[in-house]
Amino acid sequence: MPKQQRKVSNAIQQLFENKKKGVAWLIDPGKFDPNSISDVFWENLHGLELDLILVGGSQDESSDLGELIQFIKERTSPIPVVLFPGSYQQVCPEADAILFMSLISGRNPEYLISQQVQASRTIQNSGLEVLPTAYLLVNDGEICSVHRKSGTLPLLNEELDLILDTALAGKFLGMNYVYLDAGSGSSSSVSTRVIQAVSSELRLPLIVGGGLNKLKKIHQCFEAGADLVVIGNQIEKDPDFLVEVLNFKKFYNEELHVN
Ligand SMILES: CC(C)=CCC/C(C)=C/CC/C(C)=C/CC/C(C)=C/COP(=O)(O)OP(=O)(O)O
Ligand SMILES: O=P(O)(O)OC[C@@H](O)CO
Ligand SMILES: [Mg+2]
Repeated sequence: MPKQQRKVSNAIQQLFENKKKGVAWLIDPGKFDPNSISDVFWENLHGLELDLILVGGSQDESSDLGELIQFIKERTSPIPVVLFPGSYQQVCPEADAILFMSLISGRNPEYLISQQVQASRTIQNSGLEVLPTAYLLVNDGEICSVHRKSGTLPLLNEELDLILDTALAGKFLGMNYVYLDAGSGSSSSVSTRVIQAVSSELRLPLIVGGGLNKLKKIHQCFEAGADLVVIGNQIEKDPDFLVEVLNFKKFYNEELHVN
């Protein structure tokens, strides 16, 4: 089926312009166990306004990524499925879109441009919607899988000017989205001070993730200016957490912030 070319960017833009908050469920192909999710869970998801499903992992490519995406789509359509690739080998035409990221918090050319070059032809041939994304690893100095894989250090929450300059450079290079990631399973999230500053200076849709395992942390991200939060690990541990987060988001969007 031909893809709707701007389906995902339009959905994110709508959130951003309407000051509504979004939630993305990150499914890690290396860890996802289809048997851990009941049929009832998939059915209930339809009434809960999940904004996006991200699929990706820092571990190496699983050969049946296409099958996994088909499996997810059969149960969640029309929720967009977006690739969050750890490498060019995770480009998969079954998805709707790809976060076309450059790891600009680091200085490893492999993740600044080389992976992107290796992915481009496949993406061009796939018809995937491309979401040019400035990807910054930001935490309190914790080691995470992206750090291990890319060999780059995270920026520290306290390095506010450097974070802002880096994100601005991404904007000036034409990237349309900023993703501040504390890293999968991180205990120190991106600080609210950083989220606030990036949100107010950049004025681009802002994605925040990494270690968001409590409603309180998600609330803080929303209040600070995140447009879309990404949750992976905590849903792997407890799928009902996604339901809680989506109910909370609905309440936040409808009750607390009536325009
Ligand atoms: C644009 C293309 C094709 C590739 C981009 C390649 C880049 C720049 C990647 C950024 C660096 C990187 C390795 C990101 C990984 C992102 C990711 C999918 C993280 C999720 O990590 P998990 O795999 O959940 O971590 P755990 O292993 O801790 O579960
Ligand atoms: O798995 P968690 O800790 O929720 O992090 C999600 C994502 O931001 C990691 O790249
Ligand atoms: Mg993971």
